Amino acid sequence: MTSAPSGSPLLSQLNETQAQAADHFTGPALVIAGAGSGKTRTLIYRIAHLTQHYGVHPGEILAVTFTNKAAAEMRERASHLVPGANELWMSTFHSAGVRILRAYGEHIGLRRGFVIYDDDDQSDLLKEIMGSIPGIGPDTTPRTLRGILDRAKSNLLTPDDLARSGDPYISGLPREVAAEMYRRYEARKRGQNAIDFGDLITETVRLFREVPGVLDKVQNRARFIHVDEYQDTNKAQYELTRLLASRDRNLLVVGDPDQSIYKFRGADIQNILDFQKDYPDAKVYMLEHNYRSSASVLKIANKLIENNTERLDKTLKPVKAEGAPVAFHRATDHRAEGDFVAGWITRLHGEGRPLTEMAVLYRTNAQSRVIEESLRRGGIAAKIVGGVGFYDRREIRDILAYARLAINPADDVALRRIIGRPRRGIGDTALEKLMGWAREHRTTLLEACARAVEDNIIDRGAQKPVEFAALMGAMSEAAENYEPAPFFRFVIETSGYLDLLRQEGQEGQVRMENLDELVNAAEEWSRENEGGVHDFLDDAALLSSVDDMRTKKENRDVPEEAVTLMTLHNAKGLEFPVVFIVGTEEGLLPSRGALTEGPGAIEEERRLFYVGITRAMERLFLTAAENRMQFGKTNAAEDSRFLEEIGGEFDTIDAYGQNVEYRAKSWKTYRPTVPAAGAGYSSPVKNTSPLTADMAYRGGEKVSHPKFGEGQVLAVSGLGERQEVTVHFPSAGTKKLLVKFANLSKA
Ligand SMILES: Nc1ncnc2c1ncn2[C@@H]1O[C@H](COP(=O)(O)OP(=O)(O)OP(=O)(O)O)[C@@H](O)[C@H]1O
Ligand SMILES: [Mg+2]
Repeated sequence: MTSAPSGSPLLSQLNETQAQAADHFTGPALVIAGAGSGKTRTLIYRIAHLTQHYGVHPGEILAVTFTNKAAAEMRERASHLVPGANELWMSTFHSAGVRILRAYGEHIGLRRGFVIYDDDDQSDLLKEIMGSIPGIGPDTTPRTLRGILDRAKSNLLTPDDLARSGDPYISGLPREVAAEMYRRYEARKRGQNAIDFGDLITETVRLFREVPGVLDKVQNRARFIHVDEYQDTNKAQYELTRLLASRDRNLLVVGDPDQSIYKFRGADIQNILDFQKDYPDAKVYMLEHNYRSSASVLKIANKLIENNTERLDKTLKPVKAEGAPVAFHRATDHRAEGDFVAGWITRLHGEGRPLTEMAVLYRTNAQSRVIEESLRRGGIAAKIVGGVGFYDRREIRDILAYARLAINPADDVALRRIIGRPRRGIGDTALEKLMGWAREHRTTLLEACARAVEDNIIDRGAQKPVEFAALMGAMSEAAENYEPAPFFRFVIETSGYLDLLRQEGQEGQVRMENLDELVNAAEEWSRENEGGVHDFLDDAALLSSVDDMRTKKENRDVPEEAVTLMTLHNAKGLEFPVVFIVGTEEGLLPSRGALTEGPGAIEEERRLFYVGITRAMERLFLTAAENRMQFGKTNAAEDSRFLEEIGGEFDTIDAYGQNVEYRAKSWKTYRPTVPAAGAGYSSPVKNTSPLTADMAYRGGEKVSHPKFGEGQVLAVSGLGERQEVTVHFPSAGTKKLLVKFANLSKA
């Protein structure tokens, strides 16, 4: 490795390996390292260094991150380091997809004005079609079907691929039925000139594959590509990245396999482990120092993650001193747990700790309510990231549906949502007739409304749909000519929605205020962005997804000075001086679902806990409840097995903050039904569980192979006869070998 250019003021703010990675100029590179080791920092400095030292134009640089929040943060940090930073392309995979499809989607048959369907729109559409698909019974939910679609798209599978897939059943449906559902869903969606979230990636991939000229153009805008959190990419995102990087090959990815937490959404940890296979000339940089957390926090993190069997062993040494010990508290119930957290926040705040420096993390959104209540009682402001967001509220969704239909007259889903809000005297029978006519004449529902009188589509009250169509015509015109904020004002008034809310009393009042907020949000948006109603809708659709940026709109009443509440998933990549992780119990962390799924799922939960722990910079509190209300019933809870794994490394404190002795509440009594043969639960007691006893090799171990020589085990998978190891041999590269035949020996 070359050493970093000395004297660079930028690189002097990095350690030696970080500086080498930041100085990486052309070709592929991988930064693989543990939490808080400065991966994101290195990525940003690399971008700055590219522009300042190597003269790369900011307009040729792309950086992809996982959430809008991370992208915004990156943009903010880059703005201080890179002249011309506003020309950098920094976005999530999804918003990159929107941008590319808006510009070039016509090449693959997307008509101008296409809209983006979110989860709820998807469900609406599925509800419409599922009744008519043979093989789908009444107990199948749209949610299940969405899951099937989501996974298929994450894996770049078409309906035909699904029909041919290896499993006879997909989420309980015969694969032919699942494939047929997928096929019909796609056809209907296309007919309505809409795309869904998965399409933002898969359609972009298709565009790049089918129209090389477009790929080439986009590549000019992305000569240097960066991906943060690469361990959580799925197949579709992987392929998108691969295609983008295929010409110039300037691809730098950073990630940490121990923080892969989106397997349930199709993320494939193999993408990062195989990077060197895909790019044999890749430079690899390993960072070994954690700059974020106190030594006592880091110790717990390291100790916990060592319990995962399928992992690449990495070193992570603290830079910071020991600091305050990590504290654990077991409360009598979930309310007492909330009060404990509120009590500590009050105390720390009283000692001068700003509320913005504290975060409460939980496994499921449902846990937030009790915590919120405790904080409210304690007079502590809190902002919640995620949960039921602003853009998920009924009245907001209604008005956005008007806007969508105004822009895209083919959006039947939007039309059906709003035609009865407010009531316009168009009943179900009339609607059925209109739909039938539209289907027959292969046109849109809105067209059917417009022709209701002329073509005698319904018997009585045919004037009503015609009026509705005229109203939508006026809105379409407004959408063309108005800025988003005045447009929404126009829609809210002319639609009759305001009158509807006036009749709803107190609740209507709250909803009206929310609509006010929508107008404010649109105004704010226009101050920060260029574009019209359409662009605003794109952004709103992206915000209401997986993401967390909606926080800002959702917490308008919350003062800036507030504690952050969010799920462990949403906390990825962030850091806070003080962190509380609540609900460290069996059935929550690890989750109930993971308990029945087996060892792979438990390992993912362990990684999630690892992510949570490593957010803490100075102080970490872990809490559990002895009794917890879930699904309306209060049950005795057991401590998380993960607590036993890190046992002895934390102080147990009582409600008054006094040290007490930790007495483990054994989780062993809580074991669910035994999973299928071959699987087992990793146990806190080393080498007694079927899994660990069975493992011939562990990540990080040195081995030797008769042909390839000495190497290091990167990952181990499978059990017994089918156990495979991924080994990196300095002389032969990375190989995946079946242990049974590999003739490996321990070096
Ligand atoms: N060389 C350094 N000198 C000073 N501070 C550093 C250095 N490297 C990293 N840091 C700080 O350590 C913290 C963690 O860095 P960063 O967020 O980049 O880590 P990361 O590896 O991306 O973490 P994660 O895996 O959680 O995403 C940040 O506050 C960062 O500014
Ligand atoms: Mg990071």
